[in-house]
Amino acid sequence: MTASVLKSRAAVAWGAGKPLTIETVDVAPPKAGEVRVRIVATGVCHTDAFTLSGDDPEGIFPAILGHEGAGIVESVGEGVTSVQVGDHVIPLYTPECGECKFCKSGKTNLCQKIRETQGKGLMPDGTTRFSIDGQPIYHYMGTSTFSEYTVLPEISLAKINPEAPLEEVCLLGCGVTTGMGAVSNTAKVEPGDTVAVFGLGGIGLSVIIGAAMAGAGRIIAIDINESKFELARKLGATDCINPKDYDKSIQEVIVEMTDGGVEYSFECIGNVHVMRSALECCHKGWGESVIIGVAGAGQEISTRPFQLVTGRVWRGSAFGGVKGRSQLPEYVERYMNGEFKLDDFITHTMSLDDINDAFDLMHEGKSIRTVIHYNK
Ligand SMILES: NC(=O)c1ccc[n+]([C@@H]2O[C@H](COP(=O)([O-])OP(=O)(O)OC[C@H]3O[C@@H](n4cnc5c(N)ncnc54)[C@H](O)[C@@H]3O)[C@@H](O)[C@H]2O)c1
Ligand SMILES: N[C@@H](CCC(=O)N[C@@H](CSCO)C(=O)NCC(=O)O)C(=O)O
Ligand SMILES: [Zn+2]
Ligand SMILES: [Zn+2]
Repeated sequence: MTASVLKSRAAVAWGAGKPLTIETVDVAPPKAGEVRVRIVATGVCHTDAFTLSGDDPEGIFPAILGHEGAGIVESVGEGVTSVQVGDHVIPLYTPECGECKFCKSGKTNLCQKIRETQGKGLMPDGTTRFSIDGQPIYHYMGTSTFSEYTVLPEISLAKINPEAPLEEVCLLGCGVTTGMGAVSNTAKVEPGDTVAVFGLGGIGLSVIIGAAMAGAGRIIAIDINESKFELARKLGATDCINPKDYDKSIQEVIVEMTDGGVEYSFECIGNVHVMRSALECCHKGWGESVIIGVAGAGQEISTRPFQLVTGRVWRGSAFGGVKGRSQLPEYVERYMNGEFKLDDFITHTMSLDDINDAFDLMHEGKSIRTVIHYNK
């Protein structure tokens, strides 16, 4: 049966710094190679707030944000073979085409097949599937999970175990996979290593889970909001420190605490000054720092080159280095097998109507993850 235009509830971002408004949007049927998905639940990640703030050089309005969702295939376009109506899926802002130079390299998860149009808020054919009274509304990160119905390229969907609770595994669409994957794929933490984690939101706490699983000997958790420490300790942090408690730099504090520095550090905030601290708290000769946080337009990192000359390494990680279609289903299985929990992260759930509250809670430091339930 041919799909037709659907009416969908969506939170629309009309401009930088403006609250989202709940609208009824028209969602066009999927074209060839595309899939329309009914989103059941979506987390709200700091990156959504970052783009809404206007700091994202790729930010474009009006758009439907959201990239940490899970849902069920509603209809498929011509030629789609890898998913069918009723399949449970997680949208991927990092697709996996399996054919491009990047996919074939074996060195990265950063598939580039549709990156150009995705960054412009468009589907691969250069148009949008969302509109209100004929006015086009842009996509975001190729996912737009703040709409109950959204359209994605087939290569941007991971098919997952239908038994998995979508209201929880949506967090594997970004935050939890990003943190855990950065530890195992990017840093490759080994048993006994000392690790420092800067920023204890959804990403930093997931780094802690990953580091504990990898057998890290010491996990130093750093945040200026001490209310994050309890959960950090529960997940495996051995030391929790607040930079505001010291009259010297946090990197000096950590170097002293660790007899010369950590094996691995992770910046999970998006603050270029903290990125420097995260590099400089690494051990001379071998310490490696992984940047996960996303910094605003025009911001740059700096350090003395001597820090690198003397063996420290600066790297970065997107979506934890995870290839979404081939590897994300395994994360869902590991969750289903009880290897790690997701409910610890879900401090709030709410309906789409209240989504601006989710951003307020994040900015006030009161939430780890808010999950929007479309059936609430
Ligand atoms: N690279 C990726 O693939 C990827 C994926 C997801 C998120 N991100 C980015 O990761 C970052 C974290 O995301 P999140 O959802 O966990 O955010 P969050 O807002 O939930 O958490 C950030 C934490 O950092 C702490 N913090 C802020 N300033 C600090 C400072 N100066 N020193 C110490 N702690 C400080 C906050 O108190 C908070 O606990 C964001 O920049 C986000 O855009 C990147
Ligand atoms: N658009 C921004 C960069 C945003 C960014 O770095 N996004 C991360 C994912 S954050 C998820 O919460 C990412 O995967 N980047 C790789 C990519 O976008 O190709 C900018 O232009 O600075
Ligand atoms: Zn995210
Ligand atoms: Zn590719």
